[in-house]
Amino acid sequence: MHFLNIATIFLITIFLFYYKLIYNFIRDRLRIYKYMRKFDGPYSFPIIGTLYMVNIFDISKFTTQSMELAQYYCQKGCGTIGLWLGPVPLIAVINPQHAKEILESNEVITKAEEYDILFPWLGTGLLTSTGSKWRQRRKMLTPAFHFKVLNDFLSVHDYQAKVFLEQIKPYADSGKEVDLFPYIKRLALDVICDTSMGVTIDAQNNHDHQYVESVRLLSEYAFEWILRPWLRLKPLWYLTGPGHEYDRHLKIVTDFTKTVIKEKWEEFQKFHVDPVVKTDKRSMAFLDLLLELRNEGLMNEDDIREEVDTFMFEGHDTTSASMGWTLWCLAHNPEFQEKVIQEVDGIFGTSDRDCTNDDLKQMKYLEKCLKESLRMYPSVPFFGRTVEQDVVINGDFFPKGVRIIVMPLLLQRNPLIFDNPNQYNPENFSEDKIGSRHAYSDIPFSAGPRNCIGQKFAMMEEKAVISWFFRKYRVTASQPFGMNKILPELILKSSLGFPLTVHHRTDNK
Ligand code: HEM
Repeated sequence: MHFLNIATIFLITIFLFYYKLIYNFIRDRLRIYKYMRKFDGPYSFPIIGTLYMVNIFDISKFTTQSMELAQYYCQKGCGTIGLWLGPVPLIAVINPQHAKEILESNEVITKAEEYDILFPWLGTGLLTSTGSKWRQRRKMLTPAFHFKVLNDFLSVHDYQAKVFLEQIKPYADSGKEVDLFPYIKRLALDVICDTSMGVTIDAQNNHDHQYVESVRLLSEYAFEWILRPWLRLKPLWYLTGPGHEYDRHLKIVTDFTKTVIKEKWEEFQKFHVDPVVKTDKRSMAFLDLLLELRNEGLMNEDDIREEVDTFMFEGHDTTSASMGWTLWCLAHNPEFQEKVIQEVDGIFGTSDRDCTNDDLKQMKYLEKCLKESLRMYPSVPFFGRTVEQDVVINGDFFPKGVRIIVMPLLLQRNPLIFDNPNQYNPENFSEDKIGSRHAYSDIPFSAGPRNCIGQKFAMMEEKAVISWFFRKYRVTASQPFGMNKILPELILKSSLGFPLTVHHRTDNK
């Protein structure tokens, strides 16, 4: 009895303290609920919403169930699905025209609150910022991806690709199966450090590099936070979730980038002698550009840190997933692999010369293969926006407070657009196929004002690395294609990694 009295007093106190907040929350949810009912979607229960449709404790099952659900609504011809992640209202976009209207809209450029978990890590860098800060940053950073800068990076892609070939040579000699994913990740990390930061960390020869593992875990924990809404309450995040581990790995990652920046800033101050001559920003690598902006008083130390962390993360995790999936798909489709090899031989013959930009342009078939694996396995499986003010897009009314989630993973497997969407077929990217479908049918790099700033960089890196790979090796897989399940964390992962057998090529001597 005594206990009940205390509990009642406690609850009443909480209510009195937070009644305004609770009142506003319920009022806003009821309003959103009214409009959400107009969208197609499964029945939603109070509190749990539509979570009963999926298993949020098993990511693999969650993915299969979400994909089946999406295919069901695609087949019905729906463009969007209204969902409730517990109390969180989501509108999933699954058709190209809706994606186009949303991504091209200048009214919904603010990222969804699901990105909040990234703030301690990426701050409000280019990926997570909004409004005038985002516009200003995008303008300032765009020169770092000018073709003049990208062309200079080709020698780095070449060099790191050759280190990668050396790393996997022992497996090619032994014929043993190896999970190529950690090798590809270290390669991609070395590439982004060398190109954008101008720093060599040699992760490929230093397998215990803690940064790679910590980024992997941060991305995994962040996805857990997104998927399980109760973890958004701090006490539950720390008591029942991976809160402490998240903080520990966050420190490892940010300490690493802080050290890189400090060293480069010291170097910059030592050698930067001519402030009178205006440097051409279109020929500066990323970190050099940031340091120049700091020197001009346009950025401070924290601004640089958040951009460096953003680019280090976006710049290596995305490309490594994409290259891994491409090798996995080609290992299971030897006829497509042979076509890539023929193309590569046609360009390089038996020579070991480095790649040129012209070579990259000639890799048309490889490009189709890369695009097809990004269609089936988009490195960024979903991205979201928050509706900050009521808005009408494509005739649909989106009330303030809902999250719009664009899902390349589901949209790019729409059976009304792609025949056999779950089958790997590079011919989906032949000119006539591309010409015959909506331009937003495949959007792995997003589109519109907030599209991926690193798209060209990524394609250059992937073409250089994969073409080097097939100059020397072939690849086969012993485990069935479908056994490697999709794990849609922040960046799309594979349940098995990429276990492949690498064979020396003997036909190109
Ligand atoms: C296969 C490789 C890649 C894929 C599939 C990819 C995909 C994407 C997607 C879908 C977005 C939009 C995300 C959103 O709206 O939340 C994005 C944004 C971004 N990407 Fe990439 N990306 C790749 C490689 C890269 C690389 C190599 C870099 C840097 C060197 C990079 C840097 C960024 C940045 C900074 C943004 C934020 C842009 C903005 O909001 O203005 N990405 N990327």
